[in-house]
Amino acid sequence: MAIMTSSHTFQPLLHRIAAEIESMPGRGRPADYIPALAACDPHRFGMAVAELDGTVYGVGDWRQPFSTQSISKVFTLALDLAREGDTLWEHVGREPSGNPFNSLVQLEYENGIPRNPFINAGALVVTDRLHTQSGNAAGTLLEFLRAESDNAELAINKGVAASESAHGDRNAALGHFMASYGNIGNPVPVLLDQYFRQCSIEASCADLALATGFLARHGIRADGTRLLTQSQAKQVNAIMLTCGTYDAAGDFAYRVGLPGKSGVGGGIIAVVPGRCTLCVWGPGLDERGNSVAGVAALDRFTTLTGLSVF
Ligand SMILES: NC(=O)CC[C@H](N)C(=O)O
Repeated sequence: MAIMTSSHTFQPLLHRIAAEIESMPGRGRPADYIPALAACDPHRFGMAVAELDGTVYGVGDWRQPFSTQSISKVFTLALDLAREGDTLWEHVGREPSGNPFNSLVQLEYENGIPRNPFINAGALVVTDRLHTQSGNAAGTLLEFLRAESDNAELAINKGVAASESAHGDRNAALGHFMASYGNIGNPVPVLLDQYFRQCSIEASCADLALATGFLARHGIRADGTRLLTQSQAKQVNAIMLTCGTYDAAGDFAYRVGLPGKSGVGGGIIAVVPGRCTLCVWGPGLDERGNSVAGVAALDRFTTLTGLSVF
């Protein structure tokens, strides 16, 4: 039953969800394959809801910056689609992979064309193309996030980027493998540097809920200008729904029922088209790399409000 639908009730709802999360027994474990992320306390929790006009509600650690990681892939996809349009889809697919986010196995069968833009291989292709289009993929992304969140202080955490780079053999393998099929335009080390910097941008739940607003406003940015066509905004939301949480996307759609995108920093963004955007953060991950507390909180949000796309 939908018990809360009008905007002024979001604040008590967030407090209720935070109290429920507080008493949750298992919280998962922080990502440890990137050593700089391993020290995060899995009991941290924050959640923010942003309405279309930029009004933000939050609870817990909602103003605490955290590592955006794969959440960044939504924004690079949007920024590249806005620039090059449908030619992107000659280089990356739009199907769920059913495999872990850093998997190599499908790439050889599918001739170096990754399944979708949200697994690491697909995100590398998008960043490569955005870098070619813009001359600075990570810088373009950072500028966009600062503008949409109205927070000029957003920055790349260079320590996290260095840690990813030092432990980036898997991503390097993906990059070189796709380059061997001619699907990467920039030198692979240049691409990896951009990608690690992109993933290492830190932002809070409030920042990311606001930055995701264009997807709830059918392509319109915070300043009223258009980034994506209505159709492109629909497409990005659809890919988030089907691919945004990797090999758990089916379960996420079942439980939450919203387009969403997770990152191994423990954040998840989600979109209620035409209504609001959300960001949750809890650094403890499940075995598929999604925040345990984050999925649970979004599950409670859509269950209590009835605000889902279904
Ligand atoms: N799922 C993620 O957040 C993965 C992002 C991370 N930077 C990686 O490439 O492994």
